[in-house]
Amino acid sequence: MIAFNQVEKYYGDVLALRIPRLSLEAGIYWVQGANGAGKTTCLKMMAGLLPFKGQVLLSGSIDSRKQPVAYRKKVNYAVAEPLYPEFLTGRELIALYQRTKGPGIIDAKELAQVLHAESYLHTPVGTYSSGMLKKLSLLLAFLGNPSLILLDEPLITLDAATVQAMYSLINRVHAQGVSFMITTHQALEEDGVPLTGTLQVAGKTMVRL
Ligand SMILES: Nc1ncnc2c1ncn2[C@@H]1O[C@H](COP(=O)(O)OP(=O)(O)OP(=O)(O)O)[C@@H](O)[C@H]1O
Repeated sequence: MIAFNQVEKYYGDVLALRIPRLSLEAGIYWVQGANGAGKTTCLKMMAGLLPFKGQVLLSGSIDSRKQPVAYRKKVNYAVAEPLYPEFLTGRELIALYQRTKGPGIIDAKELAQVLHAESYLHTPVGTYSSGMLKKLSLLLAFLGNPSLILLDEPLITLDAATVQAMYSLINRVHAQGVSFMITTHQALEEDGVPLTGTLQVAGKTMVRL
């Protein structure tokens, strides 16, 4: 599904993360690591949002640096703490993402229903609570036809019912062939998310456990 080859991320002169050589088959991966270990750095690199040295290859042929548009169409990303222009409504953001990502595996209206977000998407983002904002960011991460969805702390600020809805959604989309990399402090497997593997970020290096 995704392969890393001699990946290194520096902030200035300081090495933040190294992934020497790692090849992951399709599945659901839990990315673990202490605060400041490099989990967000890893997801941002994989989302094509940070420059780095080395190679990230999706589906054996799509190089994140050489084919950035094709790559970003197939990799979706939900940040830990979403921020959007306050004057835009949720619906406007959904329309924008739909235009860039193309036809979806799940309809946006259904996603809004599943994530209990439909009642407020017509209002500007600036009026949302942190949980409402989080639900919108997760909805956006499921739009289009991705091969891989990166979720950075997807469960923070969600109410209990929406956490269960997220678990169901992950399972449902995974059954359609989509892979996930998820950072969270929840025990995913105990909560019904079948893990393919665990990735550990420690000592500025990411390895598969
Ligand atoms: N823009 C930046 N400039 C310089 N250093 C940065 C920058 N962003 C992150 N870092 C550093 O890179 C390291 C990894 O940070 P990162 O945010 O990836 O950690 P994390 O594992 O996601 O942490 P947390 O669990 O606290 O969210 C930290 O030492 C951090 O200080």
